Amino acid sequence: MVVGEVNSGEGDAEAQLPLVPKGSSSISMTCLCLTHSITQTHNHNHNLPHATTTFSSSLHNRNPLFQLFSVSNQFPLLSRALFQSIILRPRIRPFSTNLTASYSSSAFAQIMANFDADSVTYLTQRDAAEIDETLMGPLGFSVDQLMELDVLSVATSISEVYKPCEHSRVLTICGPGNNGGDGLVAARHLHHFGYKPFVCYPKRTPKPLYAGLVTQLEALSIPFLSVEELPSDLSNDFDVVIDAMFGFSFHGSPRPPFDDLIQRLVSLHNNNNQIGQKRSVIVSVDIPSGWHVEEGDVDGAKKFCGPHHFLGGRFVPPAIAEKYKLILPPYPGTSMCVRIGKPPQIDISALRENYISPEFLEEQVEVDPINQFHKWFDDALAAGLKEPNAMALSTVGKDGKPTAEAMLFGKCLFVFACYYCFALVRVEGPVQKVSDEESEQYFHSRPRGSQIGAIVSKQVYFCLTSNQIVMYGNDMSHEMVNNSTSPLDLDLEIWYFSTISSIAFFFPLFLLCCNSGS
Ligand SMILES: NC(=O)C1=CN([C@@H]2O[C@H](COP(=O)(O)OP(=O)(O)OC[C@H]3O[C@@H](n4cnc5c(N)ncnc54)[C@H](O)[C@@H]3O)[C@@H](O)[C@H]2O)[C@@H](O)CC1
Repeated sequence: MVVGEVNSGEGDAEAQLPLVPKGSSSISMTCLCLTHSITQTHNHNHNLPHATTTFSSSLHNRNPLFQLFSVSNQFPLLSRALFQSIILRPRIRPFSTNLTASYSSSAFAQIMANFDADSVTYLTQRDAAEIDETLMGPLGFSVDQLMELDVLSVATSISEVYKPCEHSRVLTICGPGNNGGDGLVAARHLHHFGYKPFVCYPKRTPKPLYAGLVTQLEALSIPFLSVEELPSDLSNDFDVVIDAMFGFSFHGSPRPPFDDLIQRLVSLHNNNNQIGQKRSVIVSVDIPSGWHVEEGDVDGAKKFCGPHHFLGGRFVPPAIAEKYKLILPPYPGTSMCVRIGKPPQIDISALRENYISPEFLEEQVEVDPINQFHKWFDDALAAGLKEPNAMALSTVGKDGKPTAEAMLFGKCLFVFACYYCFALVRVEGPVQKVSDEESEQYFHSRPRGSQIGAIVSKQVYFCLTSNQIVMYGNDMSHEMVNNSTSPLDLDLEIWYFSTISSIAFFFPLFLLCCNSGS
């Protein structure tokens, strides 16, 4: 975020800026680059014996709502199990027409707001199995294809909620069936996403599909651990435990060794609750293992109420949707999955990030701070952070009054903003205007909406004399309404750091300051 008030240094405007030397057009400003990293809180205050996070479906027929939330990642996870949870029957009005439509974010938000949670119903265990047979029979899908689709959703959802920089150690516990196969595929994807997976696969299935999945993991040197090798308290060694033991074919009571493994997950969940803070999280694929497929946790808890619940299934053919009266939610953008259920309630007063981050040693620091900045900025770009060039620009007027504004910095300015997890860069120094030609070029390179925004925004106020504001404001309103193709114009001013007097890099537990000349 950039905050700032940039002044022209001329006429009336100059009078507001005491830091501008007489006759000069430079002022001083500070830019703060703030991270966009998504902070998730983990509410363990739910009744279930385990399952902090569930992907795809909770089969419980009382699970209250399928509030949709956009998940930016693809979500292949939609196994049939998905259907189970998604088993939305007809009355969910907003979703009753176009199953595959894309929505703008505001339209999507509106749909979510209209979502009628009480109308949600669910597939039965039998329906789920039948859908499976149909998919892999007349509809021509193969099990490994569905598995890959489903589990890419699992992996992308995990990476959405539990970032590898905080939750790198992932234990996947795999059962003997397809749900276990899901776990093997998840481990592979997560390895490629930067996690450090471990796999516990005590009852291996001697089928080529599973043998191939195991070979793929071995080729990646992903460790396989026996049940005996697992620590009794999983939370010490693993940040995430993926429960891929059983899906919709589970019945009866769990037999060894899964009875013991499920018990460890229950203990993990209970420990999390007792301590009252996040330790390691449990992610269940389809349903928490041990649950009755339709009745949920028969030992007490009656519905899944973990903080994160995702649903895949964007590949569902219309024939299936029609036959089972599935009303699939709108998937945002190109996502293969959606968040369902209420997003976690956030206690604002408890919003504190745990600044644990990758190792960052003195010898890794670039000698030239600008190079260090570019390195972090490149990392931020590579990590896919949204608008890493968003910054806070602060300035001080002649009256000594500081102001700050959010801005995006472009290439004609000194480009900063970089976060690698929690990294932050602060730059201080006098600024100068770039040439009119460059300013104009930059202005016309922006999308029309941004141009209009620049024209009518407060930020422009400081770039123009009051006469100009009125003139542009009136003209632009007319233009916007009557001619969306005519070129816009603005006497835009762009500033850059003529000298960097100070640049500071903030990293967890670490502060690097470089002052000019030192
Ligand atoms: N076929 C598909 O379309 C796909 C299914 N997927 C996943 O596969 C799951 C269903 O797969 P499966 O039908 O293989 O079933 P599961 O993976 O749910 O489990 C079946 C296996 O568990 C064993 N089992 C059942 N009850 C047990 C108990 N009480 N104690 C110990 N072992 C028990 C069975 O003997 C069998 O080996 C879904 O829930 C989903 O997660 C995904 O792989 C995507 C593709």
